[in-house]
Amino acid sequence: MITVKNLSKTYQKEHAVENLSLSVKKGSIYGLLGSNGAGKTSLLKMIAGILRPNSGDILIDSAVAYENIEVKKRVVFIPDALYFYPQATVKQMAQYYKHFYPNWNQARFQQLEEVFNIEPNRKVHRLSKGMKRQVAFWLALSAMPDILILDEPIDGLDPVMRQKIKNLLFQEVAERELTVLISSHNLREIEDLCDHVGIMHNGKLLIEKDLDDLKSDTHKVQLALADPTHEEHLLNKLTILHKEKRGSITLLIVRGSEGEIEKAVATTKLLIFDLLPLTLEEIFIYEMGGVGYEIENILL
Ligand SMILES: Nc1ncnc2c1ncn2[C@@H]1O[C@H](COP(=O)(O)OP(=O)(O)OP(=O)(O)O)[C@@H](O)[C@H]1O
Repeated sequence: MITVKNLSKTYQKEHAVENLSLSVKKGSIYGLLGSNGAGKTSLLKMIAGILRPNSGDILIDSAVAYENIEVKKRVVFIPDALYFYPQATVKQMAQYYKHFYPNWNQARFQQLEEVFNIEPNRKVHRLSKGMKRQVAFWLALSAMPDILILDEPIDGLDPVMRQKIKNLLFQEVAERELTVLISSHNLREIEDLCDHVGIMHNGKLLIEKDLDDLKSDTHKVQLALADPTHEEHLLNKLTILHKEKRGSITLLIVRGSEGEIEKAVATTKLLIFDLLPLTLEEIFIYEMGGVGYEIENILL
């Protein structure tokens, strides 16, 4: 479990992270979204224990993260700019990992060679960008961490490899309750991977949601009333995030379960009534629109 409380980080005078709190439950996959410069990397580096916060607390289970070697042995961080020892082969990198991570699983490393299909005697610096990222995952998964922190993990991976890595992550989460924290500026990229999503903007966490709750709690409604003078009365019974008029049809984005919405409209005579599914992207646009933020940059 990762617990972040009132965390702040300032570089010179710039607030990269400001009074941010969040928690990631054991065995869950948390997607941290945000536009460029939102503060994601700073937050991940602090959680990984390699960047010192100005104030606030980060606990991995109940241990403080910063420069705590016992915590670092259980946490693997794959940064956006990967680092490997100069001239090291994949096999040599595996040796370094084996010495540092007590749960290193050599059989797993050998088994994953089939998935990544990279010759272990190759020097890492001679591999392509995407292959280097594959090596980073190969090493990370063989280290058997309790917590995996991924900064823009999918960059440079082809679609087949993305799917393979997603499947490996799902498997680790299901089989041994691996906890995963992923940053991205692209909602679609992580939509099918995460069970929780938080959106950062200007160093703050604007919104944090359980994806299943989110999908069952926001709906698109199209309706036309037999008597339009009753519309205002009807709309007052709903929690409306967005409203549009298309001729005689009113299009609404409404918060509430299907049952709650159907109950609210049941006593009004309607000529048209449709409850339509909403994509996650639409949900965020309407939710964030409600608090006045532009989030196009993270919905690429
Ligand atoms: N080493 C540093 N020195 C000074 N300012 C920094 C440093 N690292 C980050 N910042 C600033 O902190 C803010 C947050 O940066 P950060 O890298 O955490 O954002 P991000 O959400 O990861 O962005 P991106 O999606 O572009 O990678 C930015 O305004 C950035 O300019």
